Amino acid sequence: MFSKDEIRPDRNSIWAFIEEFPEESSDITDARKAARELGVQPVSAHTADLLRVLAASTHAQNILEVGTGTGVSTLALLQGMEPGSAMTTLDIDNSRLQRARLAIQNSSHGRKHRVRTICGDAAEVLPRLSQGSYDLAFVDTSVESAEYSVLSCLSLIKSGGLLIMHNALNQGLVAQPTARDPQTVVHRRLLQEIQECTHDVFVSLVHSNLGLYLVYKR
Ligand SMILES: C[S@@+](CC[C@H](N)C(=O)[O-])C[C@H]1O[C@@H](n2cnc3c(N)ncnc32)[C@H](O)[C@@H]1O
Repeated sequence: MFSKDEIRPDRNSIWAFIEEFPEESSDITDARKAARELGVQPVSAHTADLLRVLAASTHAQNILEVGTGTGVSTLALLQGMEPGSAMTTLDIDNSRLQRARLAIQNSSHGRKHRVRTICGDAAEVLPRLSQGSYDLAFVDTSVESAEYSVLSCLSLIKSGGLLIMHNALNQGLVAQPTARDPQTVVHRRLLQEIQECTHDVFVSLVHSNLGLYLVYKR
């Protein structure tokens, strides 16, 4: 028997257990297959579970997603939302969006909500959306468009809303002090700048998959 002092947590096995724990629905498994075919990196199973819990526990009525891909994260969010609530999701790539549309149509959860899918560049679409009208925004776009999308979504969510940024650590590079490529520098600065607005936000960096940045707008 180990005493408490002798237990050395093995971070790799903890992490593997957490990632293998979720039991995904068949619609999400199908969307993952489509992601593999089209070369998209969807959220991990653990992140999908977390998104569903966050959508449900915040009782989000109006969700915005930037970076639909083939719909893995979209379906997870829809599963957590109350029937009748609304989701707007956008992606610049029409072939991915088409697969996501199919996945949403074929999912029982998709049919319970009002889902608007928009094909376009975040830089062109986000300025057309209503400021302060979303309860939750999920940003999972390219590293190049992440900063713009995160800052725009901060204005698009209501006070009391939640912003979730995926891949907040830019494939882990933000955590490596020697990594100084332009995108990593931008990500590092963005996390810091938002954290410093303490009168406006509460933040938490969550160790999930590629790093999730949770920003609660006060
Ligand atoms: C990591 S994938 C999203 C995966 C998706 N959230 C999921 O879990 O299945 C990122 C997506 O962002 C889209 N994207 C990249 N740049 C964009 C931009 N400027 N505006 C809108 N979408 C963009 C890509 O086409 C890609 O599908």
